[in-house]
Amino acid sequence: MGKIFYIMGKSASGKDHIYARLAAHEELGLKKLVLYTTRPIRAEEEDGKQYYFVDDKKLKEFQEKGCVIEARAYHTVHGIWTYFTADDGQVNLDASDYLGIGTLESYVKMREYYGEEALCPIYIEVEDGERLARALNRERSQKTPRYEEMCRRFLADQEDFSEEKIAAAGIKKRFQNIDLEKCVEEIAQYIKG
Ligand SMILES: Nc1ncnc2c1ncn2[C@@H]1O[C@H](COP(=O)(O)OP(=O)(O)OP(=O)(O)O)[C@@H](O)[C@H]1O
Repeated sequence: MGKIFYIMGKSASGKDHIYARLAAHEELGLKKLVLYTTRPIRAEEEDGKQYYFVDDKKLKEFQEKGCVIEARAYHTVHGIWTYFTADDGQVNLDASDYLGIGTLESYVKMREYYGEEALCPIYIEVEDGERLARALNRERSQKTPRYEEMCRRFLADQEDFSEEKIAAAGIKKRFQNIDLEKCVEEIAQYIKG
């Protein structure tokens, strides 16, 4: 039976970068589990890579078909952005292992949907000051920096990833993203083990 390795962590902890490297790791042979979002695509992003970028109409279609596993709506300064996981036929645990990214909340819903034995959490951590500096650098490089949204997410993360919630989700192991390559290698060894 295959597993879904599920990457989580606060904003700018490096999830996207770690995801990309693990997905490209041929030895691990992980298939990408791509989530959906209604937020606008960022300059460096590609549809179907980090997310499927869809509109509210498409989200409604999925909801009406009953195939939304979990959905999170964020009231951002730019309107409501929804991130969701859809059972759109991507996952066949008899055939493959998968790699996904999400929040603690979505991890818990995925675990309920696919079963505890199918989910393996990969929790990424970066010291808050360093993480904020990385978030600011990333935002500065955007054509239209969204500093207000960056601050909102930083504050919201403190609540969404509280120690109580991390413990309640059953997450025990944490990977420190100080050096990206070392962090990826440590996770790859963990997945192989
Ligand atoms: N080990 C590292 N050292 C220095 N910079 C890093 C490291 N890992 C990632 N970064 C940088 O930190 C920023 C955030 O990384 P990334 O976008 O992968 O985070 P994320 O967790 O996916 O963020 P979000 O959830 O906000 O989309 C990027 O600009 C990336 O280049």
